[in-house]
Amino acid sequence: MDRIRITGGNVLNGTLPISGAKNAALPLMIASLLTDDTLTLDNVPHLADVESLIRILGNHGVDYSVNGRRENQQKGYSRTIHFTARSIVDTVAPYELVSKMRASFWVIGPLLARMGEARVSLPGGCAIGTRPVDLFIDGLRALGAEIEIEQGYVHAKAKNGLIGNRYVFPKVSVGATHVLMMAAALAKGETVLENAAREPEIVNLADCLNAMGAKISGAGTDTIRIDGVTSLSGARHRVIPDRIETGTYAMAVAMTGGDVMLEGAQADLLESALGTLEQTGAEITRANTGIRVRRNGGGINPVDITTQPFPGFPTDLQAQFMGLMTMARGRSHITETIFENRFMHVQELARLGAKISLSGQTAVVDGVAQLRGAPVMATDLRASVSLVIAALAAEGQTEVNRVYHLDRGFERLEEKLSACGAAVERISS
Ligand SMILES: CC(=O)N[C@H]1[C@@H](OP(=O)(O)OP(=O)(O)OC[C@H]2O[C@@H](n3ccc(=O)[nH]c3=O)[C@H](O)[C@@H]2O)O[C@H](CO)[C@@H](O)[C@@H]1O
Ligand SMILES: C=C(OP(=O)(O)O)C(=O)O
Repeated sequence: MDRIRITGGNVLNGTLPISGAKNAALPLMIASLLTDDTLTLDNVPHLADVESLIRILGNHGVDYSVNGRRENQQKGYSRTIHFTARSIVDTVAPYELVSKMRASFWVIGPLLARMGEARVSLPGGCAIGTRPVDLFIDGLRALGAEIEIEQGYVHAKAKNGLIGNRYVFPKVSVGATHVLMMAAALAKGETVLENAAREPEIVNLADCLNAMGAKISGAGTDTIRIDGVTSLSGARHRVIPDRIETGTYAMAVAMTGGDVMLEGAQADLLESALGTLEQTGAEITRANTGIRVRRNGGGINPVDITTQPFPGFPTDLQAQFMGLMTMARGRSHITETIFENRFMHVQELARLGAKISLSGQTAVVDGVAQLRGAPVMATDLRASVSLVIAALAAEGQTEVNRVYHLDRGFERLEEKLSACGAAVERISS
């Protein structure tokens, strides 16, 4: 199992390219199931989750090629991938494949809409809470699907097709909004989704579906209207830059000090996090080509945050922000409202000398003057990178174990950080 070894203390300087967003690429890839034509996606990040989804889609009959060729080039870099689901050969998504990744459950929407049936294993993903699928089931039922759960599988049927309807989400869900938008795109008549997720990844998917011939308006607001069409065509579409990767490296620079241009980053995708970083004392410059982050001297101010759906502070940056706060000049409060068990990084950060106590859904962080390197364990994707941020500023050496979590969502992390002056290496074993 690979490990990442970091020797802390170096400031970060230079240019760091931001990859395509994992959480945008995955639903876009799944949208390829909606058409027998080719969907070409540009800027697809080279990540373990993308590779897993390629295998899952292949099981349903989706053929793919990378830059017109089978994949064997430019390992580790964002790519253009062509996906073609000429015919769906299997409407079952098995446990062995779906249990690894939450987003793979989302194939249920397109399979049901196109084939009138889907049998999809209950999903896996980061162990950050119970993560039920009740909203998907209620929403698809509202579109006329018959759904049963048997032996760990959700079995959905709509033999005569889905029918548009109004559905009000009782709680904001990114995944359920993606799925209902895809399903409703091929339903008969109009669907109105209220209290829908407003995340940029929803807008990216809606734009792609519209390029494929769907009639969707309102994505990015809490009310999305979808006029169903009988079929969708192929299209070419670009994955947006990864706002979580952007925020992560911005926090790394705020932690170590230095001056880094996050090339290709888009500020409007993470204004809430950037505003918070400015309050900590980091200087943020929004440019057309990216975001410049600087902290030259001066300590880190403690800032309280509460995670919220977009446009609020993202839960996917909570762990990284906690990493930064471990060395703030005072006390901060970090409240997690999206997932009930997303504090697994607390005990690992403590190994580096962080002082954090938990009170319900709030972590109270008392900044320390210096962290010290230690062996730590990655527990989930974002938790693992919070350890990297802390280790970059810790005195001495830190080894982060179980980096397969990191590889799910961060493209060439050690290469990108090393190019900016960090002492980071991967130890393969
Ligand atoms: C692949 C991907 O894009 N993952 C992101 C997506 O996850 P994901 O789409 O799984 O997250 P959701 O927005 O659905 O979850 C939000 C909350 O709703 C709950 N819920 C969700 C569905 C449901 O049927 N019932 C229910 O109760 C969840 O348990 C959670 O408490 O959005 C999360 C919230 O921004 C991010 O942290 C994840 O990185
Ligand atoms: C929680 C995440 O991923 P997933 O939803 O796939 O578990 C994430 O991207 O931070």
